[in-house]
Amino acid sequence: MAQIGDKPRVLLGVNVDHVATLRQARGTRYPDPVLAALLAEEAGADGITIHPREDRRHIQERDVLVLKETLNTRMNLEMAVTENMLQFAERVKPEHCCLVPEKREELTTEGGLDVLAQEAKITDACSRLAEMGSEASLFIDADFAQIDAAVRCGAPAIEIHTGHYADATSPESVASEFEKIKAGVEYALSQGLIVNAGHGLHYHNTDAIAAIKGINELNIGHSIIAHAVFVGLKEAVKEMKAIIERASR
Ligand SMILES: CC(=O)[C@@H](O)[C@H](O)COP(=O)(O)O
Ligand SMILES: NCC(=O)COP(=O)(O)O
Repeated sequence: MAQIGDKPRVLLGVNVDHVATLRQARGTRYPDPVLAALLAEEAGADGITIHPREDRRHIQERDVLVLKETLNTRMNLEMAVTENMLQFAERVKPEHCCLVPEKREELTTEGGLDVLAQEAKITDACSRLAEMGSEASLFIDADFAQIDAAVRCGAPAIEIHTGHYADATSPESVASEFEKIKAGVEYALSQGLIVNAGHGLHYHNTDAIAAIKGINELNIGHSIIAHAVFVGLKEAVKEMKAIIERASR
């Protein structure tokens, strides 16, 4: 968390996966997620998130390697907990690695990692990431048992999956998903974790999440890239930053 005077500021990590989605749709060289990342940084992004999925539907290895050489901020590499991805991370040594669940057939990440069900494997992954100097984060639902498991695995950070909150349609379900996230953030902070959040956040639902005390960083991609089609990427990033700054003041 950065400071404004003595106030913590919620950071914005911009996910550029969906610039690559557009490129892969035609197999062209453009639009380049590397250029997107640099423009996002110029507009104030505090970090860049990328998720080289196992099926390589958007981000490619080349994108990660070039970004490692060109980013001015920090790379948050989202990855499945597989031997291949761990070896790739060991080669790249990103500042942050966020372990996420992956299903080939899913349209997008559907929920958090089941840490409880694979503690030994995730503990081993966290210690390999710590050894190479990368901060490990676990992408989990706001569930106390999963948070406890993240602590046992030795993860210094978690990212709370906000997808169910973003998908909720009735005011009651939005409020109930929001309360779960808020309670999860408070509990994880009390357990000494760094707490990030993200997935499905957009220009109309981010302010409430950014206002939760103690959140370190929000990772936001799809909505920013979508808005950039109309207003340009720098403006889209600036508008999202303004929302976060206003809400977390
Ligand atoms: C884990 C996560 O929330 C992001 O990486 C997101 O999944 C990116 O978009 P896709 O799910 O569409 O790949
Ligand atoms: N981890 C969440 C992320 O990086 C961005 O998710 P989205 O905003 O593209 O849904």
